[in-house]
Amino acid sequence: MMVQEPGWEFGLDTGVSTPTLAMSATGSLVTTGSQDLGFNVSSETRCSRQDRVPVSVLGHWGSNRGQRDEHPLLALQHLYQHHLVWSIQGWTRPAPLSFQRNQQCEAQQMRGTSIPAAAAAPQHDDGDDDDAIPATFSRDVPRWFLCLLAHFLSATNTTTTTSSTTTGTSSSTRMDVLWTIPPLLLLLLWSSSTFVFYFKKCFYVAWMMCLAVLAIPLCLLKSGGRDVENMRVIRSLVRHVKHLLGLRFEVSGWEHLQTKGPYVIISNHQSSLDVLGLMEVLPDRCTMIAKKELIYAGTVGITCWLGGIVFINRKKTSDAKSVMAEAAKTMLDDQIRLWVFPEGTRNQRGDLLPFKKGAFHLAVAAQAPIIPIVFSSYSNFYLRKEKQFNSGTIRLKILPKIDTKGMTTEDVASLLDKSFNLMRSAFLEVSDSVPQSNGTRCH
Ligand SMILES: CCCCCCCCCCCCCC(=O)SCCNC(=O)CCNC(=O)[C@H](O)C(C)(C)COP(=O)(O)OP(=O)(O)OC[C@H]1O[C@@H](n2cnc3c(N)ncnc32)[C@H](O)[C@@H]1OP(=O)(O)O
Ligand SMILES: CCCCCCCC/C=C\CCCCCCCC(=O)OC[C@@H](O)COP(=O)(O)O
Repeated sequence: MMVQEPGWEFGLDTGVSTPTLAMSATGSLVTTGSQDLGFNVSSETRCSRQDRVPVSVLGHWGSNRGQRDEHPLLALQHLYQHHLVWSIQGWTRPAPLSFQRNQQCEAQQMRGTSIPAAAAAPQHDDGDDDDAIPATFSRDVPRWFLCLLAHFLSATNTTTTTSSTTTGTSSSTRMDVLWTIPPLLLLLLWSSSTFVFYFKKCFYVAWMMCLAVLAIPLCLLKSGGRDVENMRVIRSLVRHVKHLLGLRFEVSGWEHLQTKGPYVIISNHQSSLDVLGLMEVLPDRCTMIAKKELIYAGTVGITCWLGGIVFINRKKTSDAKSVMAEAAKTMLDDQIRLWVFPEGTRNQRGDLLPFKKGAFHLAVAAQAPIIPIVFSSYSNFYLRKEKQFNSGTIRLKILPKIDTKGMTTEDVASLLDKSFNLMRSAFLEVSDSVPQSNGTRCH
């Protein structure tokens, strides 16, 4: 058999121990494959051996239907959809699935010739063909998953075949592609940590936006407008999100939040995921200081406004100072607590950034205590550069309050230093002891 185009190859090591089954599988694939789908399938010579040899179904996705650049996963899906369902049931052990680019074929193509399929056979699991596998794909896909995928695709194939008799081939092709999305999504989620990273991040933002859509009318019903009491609504809406992202919180020092009256909470700020930890421990009548840009974050921005969040312009110190002076007054008048991120920006460099002074001026102006809360490092489950977002545990340590009674602006610098030192050592301590990621595959 001749391979007509270079491209991606896929090899399925079925591990079938009966050569008869293997040969008939191959025969059926060759016939139907060549006719319907424009890929060529051949068996390796090895499959004629008797004893539990890998039966390789070597598909080559050609350009017969102009799909030369199609991703191998799509080619694989077609292979399953039309031919491989029954033979998967003959598998006797988990089937390693490997993709590789056929460089030999490509070279031949450059010279304008085609080459025999035997020459295009994948090198079977020699253990060192990592370069050939797309970086984001795991090497092994378990049998149960492939079976599920195959059954799903065979079912959708029936559906689309029926629909094509009434609506024509183009809509059936469209349906084919549509039905391909869910299993491909599952396969990518299962096999690619980079995909999981982006998927979880997008899901987080999208989900929060949706929750905010729900929060807006609920807040309006509860308080009729902007009110710190709306934070109760927001808190209860956001609490479950950690489960969806595979995160756990371990909180210590609850007793320190039992302080009566207004206080200022300060905490380190690693990512927008901090909102989840914040909502985990948020006391009643507590809202936050946030950058003013957040108000433009669509439904989330509106929800923040309704929750009484105080927006500051970080680029204009004088503006920020007067807003915070006003906030100190409101804290006392309305018995409100304020949560400030004294680093002033997100930071995931494994240590705390030097603190800004606003939170300490605020506490001194209101003569309210400061309660530091430390989030353990996210680096055991969330790595922005490496595109890793696994499941994991976050420790939240609530530290004893720091009194500010009798302090003046003169004391701000020492108050800042004291708070920073306490929080830094707590951060290093909780980050050290935090359990490692719950595993790269537990998404
Ligand atoms: C369902 C939907 C759910 C939605 C969930 C919503 C959850 C949302 C969660 C949202 C989370 C959002 C999270 C976020 O958005 S985090 C980003 C926004 N937050 C912050 O930036 C807070 C921390 N920053 C500060 O506190 C800064 O100090 C500010 C911004 C105020 C000034 O910045 P600057 O860069 O200028 O810093 P500086 O500290 O060097 O100060 C300079 C000078 O000013 C003096 N000074 C400072 N402050 C005061 C004051 N108050 N009274 C009197 N004086 C004051 C100070 O002594 C110094 O003078 P000197 O001493 O050198 O002479
Ligand atoms: C019109 C659509 C606009 C879409 C914008 C998407 C907004 C994000 C939506 C949902 C995310 C969940 C809640 C987010 C609240 C987190 C706020 C946050 O973490 O802001 C970063 C700020 O602390 C520091 O900012 P920088 O690190 O200085 O930068």
